[in-house]
Amino acid sequence: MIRTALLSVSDKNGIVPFAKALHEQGIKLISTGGTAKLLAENNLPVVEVSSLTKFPEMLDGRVKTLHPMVHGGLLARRDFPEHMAALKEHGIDTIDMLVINLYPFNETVAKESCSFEDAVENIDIGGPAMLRAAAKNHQDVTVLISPEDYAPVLAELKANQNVVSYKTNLALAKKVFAHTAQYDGAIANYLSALGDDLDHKARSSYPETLHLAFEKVQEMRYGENPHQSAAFYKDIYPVDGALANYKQLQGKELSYNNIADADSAWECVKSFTGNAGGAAACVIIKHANPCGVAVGATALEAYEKAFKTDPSSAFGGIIAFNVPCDGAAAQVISKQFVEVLIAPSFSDEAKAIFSIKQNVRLLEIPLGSAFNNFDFKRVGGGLLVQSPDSKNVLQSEMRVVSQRQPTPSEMNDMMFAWRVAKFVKSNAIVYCANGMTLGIGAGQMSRVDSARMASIKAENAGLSLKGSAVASDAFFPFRDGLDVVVNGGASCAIQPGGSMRDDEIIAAANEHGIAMIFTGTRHFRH
Ligand SMILES: NC(=O)c1ncn([C@@H]2O[C@H](COP(=O)(O)O)[C@@H](O)[C@H]2O)c1NC=O
Repeated sequence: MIRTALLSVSDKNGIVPFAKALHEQGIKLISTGGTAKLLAENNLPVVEVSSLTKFPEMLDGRVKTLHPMVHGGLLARRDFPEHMAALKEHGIDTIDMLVINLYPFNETVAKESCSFEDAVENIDIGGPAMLRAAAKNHQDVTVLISPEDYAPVLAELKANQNVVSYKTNLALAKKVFAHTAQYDGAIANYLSALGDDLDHKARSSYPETLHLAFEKVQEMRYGENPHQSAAFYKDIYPVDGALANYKQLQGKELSYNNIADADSAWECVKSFTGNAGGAAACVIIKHANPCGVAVGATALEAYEKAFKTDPSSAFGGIIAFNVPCDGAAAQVISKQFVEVLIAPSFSDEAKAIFSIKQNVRLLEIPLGSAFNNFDFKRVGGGLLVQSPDSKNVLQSEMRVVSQRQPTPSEMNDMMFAWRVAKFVKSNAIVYCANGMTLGIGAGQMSRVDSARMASIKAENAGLSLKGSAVASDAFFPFRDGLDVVVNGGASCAIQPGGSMRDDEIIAAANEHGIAMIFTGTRHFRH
């Protein structure tokens, strides 16, 4: 039964109404300096921790609650007579509830202006100590670190004469240990990223020890293959506009491959938002590669163009829009076998159309432009960490290297092709025209083979490559790749440049009379 609660919060949002409700339940309130002051100002009777410990809060708040009067009250087992006798002997009262949020270490070090001293002062000591004590003794103590738990715990108190169930206490304790682990992980990451000069701004992006914190969204029936187990975890701090913010409106549970492909589709389609050649963009993904990408005046037009690139591969694909999916698009897509359909929103008409196709997984994701801090790739016994490929080369950064200048429409097609190539597994060759992909060659070990594959795909789909633009995710090492794409029908090519044989490749472009652009940026994708 909760008789006494200790409240000590750095972020004081919502604490007054919660403390008031506890008081109305007849629960005695104990609190640290700043929190106690706020509660007293709001006419709540509150006992200051300093009057409990008979010690002033000292050393600029470094020592407030680190005292047996507090930790004895939190840690004593109520069902151990020796523990209760020890409390009695030393005049210690039990503390049955702890409400805490810690000094904002993460928020502090995220600031550009943070000094080493600021960071160190924001390492909470007393808070985690109390949290760990209360969580360890969860059978007798209720511990809250998150305002979202205030209302349900209050409801339980009211319904059960101030008793909180063991189930709730255990769930709250698990949250605490995850939180303190993450808090300490962030401190370790920060300190081990600093150099000897302790310069906040010059710290490495890669700490000596890397502590990651993710929370589980779901376990899946299986992983990439049925004999593998799998789960999906999301960042503790949401990434604006990222896949993990999805809301599933209908359909079966997402599988491991669904989520991986949905991420490729969403990241690719998002890259066409803004000034990227059309009001709407549509991406169709199959096995992590785009099998159709297009822009159009409407979602339907973009979809129909994207679908034309490779209708047979689009079967059972993952489709993403960067605009709301309306009834017109939904009507046509519903005739195709689609695993997952993603859009920033779905109109009521679109939802109604898919309601009779419950197998289709509909994901709503708010658009946003943030990138993950890091990309990770697990290798045997280790982890590769890199910054994400968030670069979009501007037209002004590109260089025409051929004698012939591209026409404005060739320029548009090349910009479009370049955006798509970034999302195609290497070696990537992408033919495009008029805001749609015509042939995509992906994942071949030889660039020439990718070029051949792209032509074959276009031919299979009945699409002409004559006068098309072609993008290559990395430079052509020899002229043979360029010869293949020009013979395939391309009238212009966009590629990073940077080969030791660039002169030879430029001469080949001039010989063919095509326009060629160097971006100076490579987009390998493995
Ligand atoms: N030193 C201590 O004994 C101590 N005990 C609690 N705190 C923290 O002090 C903060 C609340 O302080 P105040 O109520 O004075 O505003 C909380 O974030 C709490 O986690 C402490 N501060 C830092 O370690």
